[in-house]
Amino acid sequence: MILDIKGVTKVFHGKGESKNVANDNITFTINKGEIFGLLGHNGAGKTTLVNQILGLLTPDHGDIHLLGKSVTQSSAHARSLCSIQPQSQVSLGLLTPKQAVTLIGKMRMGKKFEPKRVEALFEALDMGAWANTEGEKLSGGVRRLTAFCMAVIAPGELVILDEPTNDVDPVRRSYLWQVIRELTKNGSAVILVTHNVLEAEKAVDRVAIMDKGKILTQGNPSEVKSLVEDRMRIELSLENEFINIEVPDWSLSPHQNGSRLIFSLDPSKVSSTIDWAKNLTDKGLVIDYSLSPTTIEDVYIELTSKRGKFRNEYGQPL
Ligand SMILES: Nc1ncnc2c1ncn2[C@@H]1O[C@H](COP(=O)(O)OP(=O)(O)OP(=O)(O)O)[C@@H](O)[C@H]1O
Repeated sequence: MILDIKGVTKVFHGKGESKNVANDNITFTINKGEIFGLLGHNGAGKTTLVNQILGLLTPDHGDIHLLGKSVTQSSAHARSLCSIQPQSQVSLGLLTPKQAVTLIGKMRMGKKFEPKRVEALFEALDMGAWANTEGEKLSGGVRRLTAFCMAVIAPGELVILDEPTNDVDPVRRSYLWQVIRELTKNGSAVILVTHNVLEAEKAVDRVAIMDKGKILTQGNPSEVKSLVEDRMRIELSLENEFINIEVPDWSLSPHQNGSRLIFSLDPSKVSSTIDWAKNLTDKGLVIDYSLSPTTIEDVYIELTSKRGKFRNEYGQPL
């Protein structure tokens, strides 16, 4: 086991009596070679937890062990074992991607650092064309890829990636996932912090869904999806995002994200739902639609919007 988090609680105190429980009794472990997804809305408490793993914040209760040693007792130990790609864009100034990544590689590995690793990484991500471009002239996506390379050029035992694919084009996203999988084959564990549940579902070995400081559920993708195992989902692409469609009364947890309208349904309602969607398509309000088994995104939305309908792995209501 690389990371062991037990009962971690972190409270921020505001003015007077006000307080904000950013992490509430968080417990989970991460093993060597695992990709662990930490999913949650804005303000769920993900960054607070990451900062405690890195020893930048101290838990009020509980403890975090990295390779058996307490982070609260030695934050230097934590920083030597972890590499991180922060959520915010790194400021490269006049440094080129090649210079920035080489610098980090030398800082972490000293004389053992092989410059060929930078070339190989840039090739794997198809970003060689920008290797020698000054940081200020790079697009947001290439800057994000550079920050990713800085995190993985000399990976720690635990690599923490906070929204690594933001601003990155779909082709390079897929290259990036391949590089992440390679890291785990070489023994590192990865924490992927993200709001992008659909993307995470394809990449992670295990996942935890956080909301308001608590972990609502955790497990491998099929365990998490089994919370809604007898459901289907429909996703419709609306003609534009301003169309307001009345969903059928059998729809469960309907939600619209731009021009995507999604809801879950009982399998007995599949044929009525297809008729309903076809009618909207004939009217030109819907461009296309697809029916599929539920995804982690559905579980995430239902857990974080309406509690009480789901049961945990022990059959208890959440
Ligand atoms: N230094 C701080 N002082 C006071 N409150 C804080 C501090 N840092 C975070 N918080 C609060 O703690 C809660 C959790 O914040 P956190 O940044 O951990 O969430 P998050 O899940 O990382 O969000 P996002 O996805 O937007 O980055 C929020 O309510 C936030 O306002």
